[in-house]
Amino acid sequence: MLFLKRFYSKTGRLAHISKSHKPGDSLSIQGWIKNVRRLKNNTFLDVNDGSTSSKFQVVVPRTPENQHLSPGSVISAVGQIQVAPNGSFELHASSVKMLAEGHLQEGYPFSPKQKHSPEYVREHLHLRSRVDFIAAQMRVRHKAQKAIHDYMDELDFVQINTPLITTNDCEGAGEVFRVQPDSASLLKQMARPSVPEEQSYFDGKVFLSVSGQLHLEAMTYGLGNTYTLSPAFRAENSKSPLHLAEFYMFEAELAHLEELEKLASFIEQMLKSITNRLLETSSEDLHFCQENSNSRSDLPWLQVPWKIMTYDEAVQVLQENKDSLKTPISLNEGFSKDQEFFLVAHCAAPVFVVDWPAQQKPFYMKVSRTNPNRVYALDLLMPAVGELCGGSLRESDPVILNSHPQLPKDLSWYVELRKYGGIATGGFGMGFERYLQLVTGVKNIRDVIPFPRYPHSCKM
Ligand SMILES: NC(=O)C[C@H](N)C(=O)O
Repeated sequence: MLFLKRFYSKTGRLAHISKSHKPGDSLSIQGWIKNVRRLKNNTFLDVNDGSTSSKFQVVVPRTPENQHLSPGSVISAVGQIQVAPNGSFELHASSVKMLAEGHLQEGYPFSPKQKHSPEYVREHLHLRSRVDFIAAQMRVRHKAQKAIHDYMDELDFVQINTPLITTNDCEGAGEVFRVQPDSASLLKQMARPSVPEEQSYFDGKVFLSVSGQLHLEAMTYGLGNTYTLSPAFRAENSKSPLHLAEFYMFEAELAHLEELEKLASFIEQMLKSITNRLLETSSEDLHFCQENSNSRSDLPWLQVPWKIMTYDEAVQVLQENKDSLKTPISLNEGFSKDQEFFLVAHCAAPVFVVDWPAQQKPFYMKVSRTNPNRVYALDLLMPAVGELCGGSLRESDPVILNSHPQLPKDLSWYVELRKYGGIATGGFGMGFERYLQLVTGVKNIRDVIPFPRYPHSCKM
């Protein structure tokens, strides 16, 4: 075991060489050749192994055996680290082995030196990890997940793997995908007289989860604070650059939470903290993504206190400025994107809109005891993406919950949670890809998830 570890660590990942090595060290690396320059005595290779957005230079003697090294090929190289004239480390290779040919002339869609549009790159999903900005995005995505898990762990939240197959439509918006076996013979074999045949696997209709919230609540009633970072699915016919049919949602449920302001403050601190962690671990990749999407890199919302305004105040601001808005204000549904952006610009900071009309929000939200037309709900509006988080205090009174006209019939278990040692809880959900768009400046949500699913497209 020890021997294996030492052997493995001999091949360095390019991202760590400058931190873990010094000039004169011998080193073995592996990677894809991104560019080749042949000078009189030496050939200079730009090599990348997927661990960083910078290229690493490998210098090899210009010999007939090295003549076949070309962009796209995979090599392993062994040699000594030296300092290049520009001050960065480079590898002077004593031996270079070709591990695989690139075959770039035979239909490879990307040219190593050209910058391709995200739309074009997206047409070749299976190959796009070789494109620098996608690789950078994926590393940021990984580090952002780690930052969330570390942060929540430090605060003693318990991570719950909420189910992806469920009987409930938490949001009650009818945006669920149905799940059933594809095999007709299996359905027939499992059929029962009282159950429609297509439902015979689970003895009822089941869906892909739109939110893990209700399951988190069930766990919070025994464990205290919980969270999940899980896939969620929405069957919406939206082509917008901010929507996906399959996305990841970071959801937390806080025990003994009585005030909406405390939830807003939790979200603000959490977002600032995980973003600062990300700036520490991934600044090179973040800047690479921001530059690639022509976005600003200073994230000014990290430095300012965020605002809170009530729904009524927000509507008033919009009404006073209706001539500057692209869409009319509707009191029956939430704000449009341009209205959300207007409110953020008006506040010159991210803003929590709180105290929403009950009829616009789902059954589980706590009704105001002074105004039954309002619920203790919040939407967090951010620059560039608009709504990033939605959350609420949960209705903890079983009598009020039971009398809600939209309470789904099969949620008696949810009401029962309140009966046996019920507590006050509240929580939120954050679209994880929208968060990535916010910090990297990437315009289309399809480019911050490895394999995007959206209307008319489920490739691979
Ligand atoms: N956990 C949450 O509060 C998120 C909420 N259920 C939503 O999907 O918006």
